Amino acid sequence: MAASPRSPKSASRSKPAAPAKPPKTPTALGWTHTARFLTTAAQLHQLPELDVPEIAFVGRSNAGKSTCINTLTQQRQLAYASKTPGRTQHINLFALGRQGETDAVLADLPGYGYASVPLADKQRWQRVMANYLVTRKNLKGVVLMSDPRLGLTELDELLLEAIRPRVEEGLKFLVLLTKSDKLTRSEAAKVLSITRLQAGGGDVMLFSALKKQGVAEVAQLLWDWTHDNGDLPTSESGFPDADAPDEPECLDDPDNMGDDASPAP
Ligand SMILES: Nc1nc2c(ncn2[C@@H]2O[C@H](COP(=O)(O)OP(=O)(O)OP(=O)(O)O)[C@@H](O)[C@H]2O)c(=O)[nH]1
Ligand SMILES: [Mg+2]
Repeated sequence: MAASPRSPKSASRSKPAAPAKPPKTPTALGWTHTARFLTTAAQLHQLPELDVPEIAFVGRSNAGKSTCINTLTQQRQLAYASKTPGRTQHINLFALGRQGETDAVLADLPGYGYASVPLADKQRWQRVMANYLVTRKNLKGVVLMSDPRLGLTELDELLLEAIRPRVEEGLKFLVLLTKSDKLTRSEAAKVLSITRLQAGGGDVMLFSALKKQGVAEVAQLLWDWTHDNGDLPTSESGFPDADAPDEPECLDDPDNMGDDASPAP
């Protein structure tokens, strides 16, 4: 007997398939989104010795270090950001890479220069930080966060001075001008060129957690710093797509972006 006309089942099978979603391009953001808390330390000797490259986020209190880490990792509260300067009081480490295969670590450091901290505590912290920057073996790069409305402060300059010998030996550094949403275009262009002169060789970029400016660029730079072959992360790396709606966006509501507009001198 001749084949019967198509059954309803086969008819439904022949419906045109929904157009396949184009594959998403994995980017360095897919990699930064893998971040998870590793450990916290109040003292340098409590930090575990690690053999993966570490990138330290440093800068004065309230510059936006913790917020930057939360933005890069697309997690609301991985690092503790706050309107109150001086909130980060420990060195907090976050691991990057596929679970079980950490390939880099981000370090969120307490800020310096907050006026109401007692002098002895300030000095203690400056010593701890200088020690960290000079002795941490696996330190591969430093992101110095600076509020461009204040410019590089004396303490920022001292920090750059402290790391200079290591920079000559290959330590990477980036001056990240934060809260760029507070600047007009011409102010931004001006502060960028002034800071490039002051930074003497390191990269300088504008960044805004609020406007998501510079986020992908910073993620890419951190990837390049920590991966010698310079390859882009590929889909085989198994990282989540950068634009996948995984965690809620961090601080995308301007009302949440409480900025201490009058930082301590
Ligand atoms: N407008 C604006 N505000 C920001 C931005 N980034 C951070 N802030 C605000 O600046 C304040 C300080 O941010 P934090 O990330 O806690 O700063 P921190 O450098 O970690 O401060 P310490 O831990 O005290 O050293 C918070 O109120 C943030 O919401 C930004 O890109 N734009
Ligand atoms: Mg902080």
